[in-house]
Amino acid sequence: MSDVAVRLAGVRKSFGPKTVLAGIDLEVRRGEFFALLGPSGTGKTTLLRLLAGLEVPDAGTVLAAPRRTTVYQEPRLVQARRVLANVTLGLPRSSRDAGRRALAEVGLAGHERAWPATLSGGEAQRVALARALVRDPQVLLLDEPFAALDALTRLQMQDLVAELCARHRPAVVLVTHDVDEALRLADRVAVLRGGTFADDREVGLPRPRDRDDPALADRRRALLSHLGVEPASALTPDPH
Ligand SMILES: Nc1ncnc2c1ncn2[C@@H]1O[C@H](COP(=O)(O)OP(=O)(O)OP(=O)(O)O)[C@@H](O)[C@H]1O
Repeated sequence: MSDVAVRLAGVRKSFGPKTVLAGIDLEVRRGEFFALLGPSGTGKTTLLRLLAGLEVPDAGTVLAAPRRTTVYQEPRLVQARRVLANVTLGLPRSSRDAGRRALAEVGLAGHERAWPATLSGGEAQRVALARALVRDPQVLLLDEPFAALDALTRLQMQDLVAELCARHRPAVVLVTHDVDEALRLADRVAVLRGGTFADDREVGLPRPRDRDDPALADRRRALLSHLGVEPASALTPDPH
């Protein structure tokens, strides 16, 4: 698959009479950060589940590098296991050092023996990230991983994920409802609507990205319009 870590070609998926994905083509390369936006119920999670191998397409092909892992909106920790055991869950005992390193990378050195119930929401999500990291994924699937966090923690986690992805360079597919999050993190942003990509393009702006960059504001407006939001009336102050 050369540099391509994820490839969908002509992928169709229906549930009963409802066509959710109506012919999706997508390639994500190693080291590329791809963000997927779309109104609720348009099939974003279905697309991630296809990539994770949890769904099969009705038609078309799904190819993804074998080492892939998903981080969900909720951390999904095993409450009866300590933090380090959660990170290395299902891995051999010899992975414990790698687990400690992954915890240090997410800023949780010293929390190895803590119980999940004692962690804040942000810390628990860091453990989920460490659990993904220790598996050295070629493909990292992020299903609204920050949606349940408070606004400040969300920004901190976005920075952490940007840093981790720049260092480890997996192919990333991020599903989010947050246009600013997509524009902050991704190399490329697509909008899924009506079963196909209504928009799919490179962000093309240097990092770190300045929220006040007019080019970013243009991209935000275009994406909101693809999402069916009229930014002119809803989000910008009246100039008069
Ligand atoms: N296993 C299933 N059986 C039947 N219908 C399903 C199944 N999985 C998903 N759907 C339907 O497919 C559509 C797309 O769901 P999906 O969860 O992929 O959307 P989404 O874009 O991720 O939504 P949200 O943004 O609200 O999370 C929805 O109408 C959903 O009800």
